[in-house]
Amino acid sequence: MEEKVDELLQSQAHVWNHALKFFDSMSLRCAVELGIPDVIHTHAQPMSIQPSKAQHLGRLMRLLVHSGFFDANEQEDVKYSLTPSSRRLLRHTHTHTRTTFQIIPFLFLSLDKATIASMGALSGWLCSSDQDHNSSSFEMANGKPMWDYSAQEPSFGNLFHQAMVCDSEFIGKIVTEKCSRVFEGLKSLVDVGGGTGVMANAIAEAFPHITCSVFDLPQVVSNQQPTAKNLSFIGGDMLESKIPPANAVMLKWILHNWDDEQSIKILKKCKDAIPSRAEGGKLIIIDMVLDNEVEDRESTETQLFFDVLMMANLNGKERNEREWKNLFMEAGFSDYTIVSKLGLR
Ligand SMILES: C[S@@+](CC[C@H](N)C(=O)[O-])C[C@H]1O[C@@H](n2cnc3c(N)ncnc32)[C@H](O)[C@@H]1O
Ligand SMILES: C/C=C/c1ccc(O)c(OC)c1
Repeated sequence: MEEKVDELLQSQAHVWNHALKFFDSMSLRCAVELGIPDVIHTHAQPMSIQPSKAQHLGRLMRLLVHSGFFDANEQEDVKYSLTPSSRRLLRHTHTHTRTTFQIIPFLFLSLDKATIASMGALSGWLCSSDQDHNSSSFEMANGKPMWDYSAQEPSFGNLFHQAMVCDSEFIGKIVTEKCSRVFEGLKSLVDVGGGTGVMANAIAEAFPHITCSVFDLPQVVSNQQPTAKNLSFIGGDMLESKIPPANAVMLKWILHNWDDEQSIKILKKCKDAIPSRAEGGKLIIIDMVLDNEVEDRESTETQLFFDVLMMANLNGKERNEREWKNLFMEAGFSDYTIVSKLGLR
């Protein structure tokens, strides 16, 4: 009986923890909305918090200190300091010494009402009978597929593209500095689903002899201006149009948006765009590999969060090595190499 009670209390606490887990997310969003990381960084006054409510801020901070976003120095005059995680949540991204790559748009995108509604509709979507592989929980909740919603609702669309821009600024720097061998011998590269072109621009600037192009939906690329002379934009649909030929195709954060059938279709089109391997053809994919060299519990959990996010928003998925290999073989590729240099991807 004693043991049983302990177990019941433990499971109650576990359910409570998960019932309230989104308070972790929402309190972080609240702190960033208030600009608290900037206030701590610049020692400025917090903006327009009602004096009568200032006392409550300490409680929000206590939770965020517990989650590792701030350090509390009880003895000192300056009570809080930033941690590496909250340094990524500063609105102005240049510190004195180096650029801090921002993650604020991803935080706001993940907690946007459309994303929350999409997750809220998941059980209904799973029980709904339609067989269309383009349907998603996101569409059920928000009335249109995510790409249309992104094009038509600027509040969501801007966050989406900003989130991708921030990530590509960061990953672009790592890839061009630490993975430069990948680009050896290439004369041209097309970044399929390359969005606003930040990744392609990083490659174009680091390797001026590579002619780079960005291939994305017409509504995404139509008002983009090339930022380097070896960079251009091409509008099209990666499932319908021919992908422009190049020595190499890049797919960064693309295939996790699509189910297996559509991913194979995209991969076949990419294969048609590049020469054979003997002639220097190459497909470069930046995405997660589940169960691959992930050491800690939090990283595994993060990958699983992404998987469910992709399921809800796009009917996409994160894949383990076996599932990736299956896609490659189905699309007619004969070999692949996995390089783990980008954290969870
Ligand atoms: C998750 S974002 C990744 C953007 C970029 N590769 C990056 O990592 O920053 C996916 C991109 O695919 C584009 N996309 C979606 N459907 C597409 C289609 N049918 N044809 C071409 N691009 C598409 C979107 O506009 C978006 O820019
Ligand atoms: C709410 C977030 C949506 C989202 C959609 C497509 C992606 O590829 C993605 O990558 C991180 C995030």
